[in-house]
Amino acid sequence: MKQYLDLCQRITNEGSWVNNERTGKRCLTVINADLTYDVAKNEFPLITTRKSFWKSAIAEFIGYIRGYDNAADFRKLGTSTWDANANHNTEWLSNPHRKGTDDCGFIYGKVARNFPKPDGGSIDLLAQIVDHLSKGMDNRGEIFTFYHPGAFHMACLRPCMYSHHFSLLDNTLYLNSTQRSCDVPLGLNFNMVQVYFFLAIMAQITGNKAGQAYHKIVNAHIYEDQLDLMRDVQLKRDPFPSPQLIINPDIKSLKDLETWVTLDDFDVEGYQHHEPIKYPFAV
Ligand SMILES: Nc1nc(=O)c2c([nH]1)NC[C@@H]1CN(c3ccc(C(=O)N[C@@H](CCC(=O)O)C(=O)O)cc3)CN21
Ligand SMILES: O=c1ccn([C@H]2C[C@H](O)[C@@H](COP(=O)(O)O)O2)c(=O)[nH]1
Repeated sequence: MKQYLDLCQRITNEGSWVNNERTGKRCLTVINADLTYDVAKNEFPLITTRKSFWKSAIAEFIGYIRGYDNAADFRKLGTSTWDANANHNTEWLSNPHRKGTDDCGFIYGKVARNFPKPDGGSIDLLAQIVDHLSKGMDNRGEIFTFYHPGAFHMACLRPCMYSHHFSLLDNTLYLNSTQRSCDVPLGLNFNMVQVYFFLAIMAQITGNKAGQAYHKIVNAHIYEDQLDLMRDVQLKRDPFPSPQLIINPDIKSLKDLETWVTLDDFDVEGYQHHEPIKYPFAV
């Protein structure tokens, strides 16, 4: 939590203003931030200086694991985070690749679970990584990537947190996640939960101990219409201790995640937080 608040403070103190053409808003921006989450100690990096809707973040990530490309499927799982990008972005609405209401196009897991091969066919990157890690193997390239520049024109948004690289060392599983662009008030609240969750659940389904997750952010920004709430409200509050994430131990395989898992399989213990803050969302 302290590392999150330090980043927010750094942006408000030292950030530079950048015009963002896609959203038509200015962003206060810094380049490079490195966050670490201790999954071994179960220090769940949940924001405490406002109420976090952490289940929505886990639902979004399970949607990526399942290869979802439709906002309605995300909603059924328990999150409406893709509604705006699928249905309220004028450029995407007139894109000939859009298949109708709620279609997000070739995004995130839809790409990574069907990664196109130049010589035809596709690869399921996640199935491959789960198979290797379950056998205690790390080929130094266990990378789950959503990044396919050749497919950007077929998606409502490019992936932000785009790469998750797993490593096994001394029977302990580590994760290095990379994010190219980060909406610190809204997106990061979710992305921290997702990086932590991804290492915890992958350790559980591959039978390894979880170690640390390292989260690299390149462009970290606060939108101009979010700044007052961050500086004058959220940053004035004192954080509480980290809660713990509880995951149903019956989740034992990728198939379990793909089929029966719901948000009821997750809980937090000891979550003390301040009042919610409603930040504006830039489409
Ligand atoms: N501008 C922008 N920021 C983002 O963080 C973002 C995008 N766009 N587009 C794609 C996804 C969608 N994400 C989102 C979308 C909405 C919320 C949001 O509204 N969060 C609220 C409450 C959510 C709830 O009740 O479930 C929050 O207070 O955190 C968060 C992340 C993250 N990503
Ligand atoms: O997981 C996510 C997804 C998106 N974001 C934010 C980062 C940016 O503010 C926008 C995406 O805009 P681009 O113009 O494509 O960079 O969404 C996030 O923080 N986390």
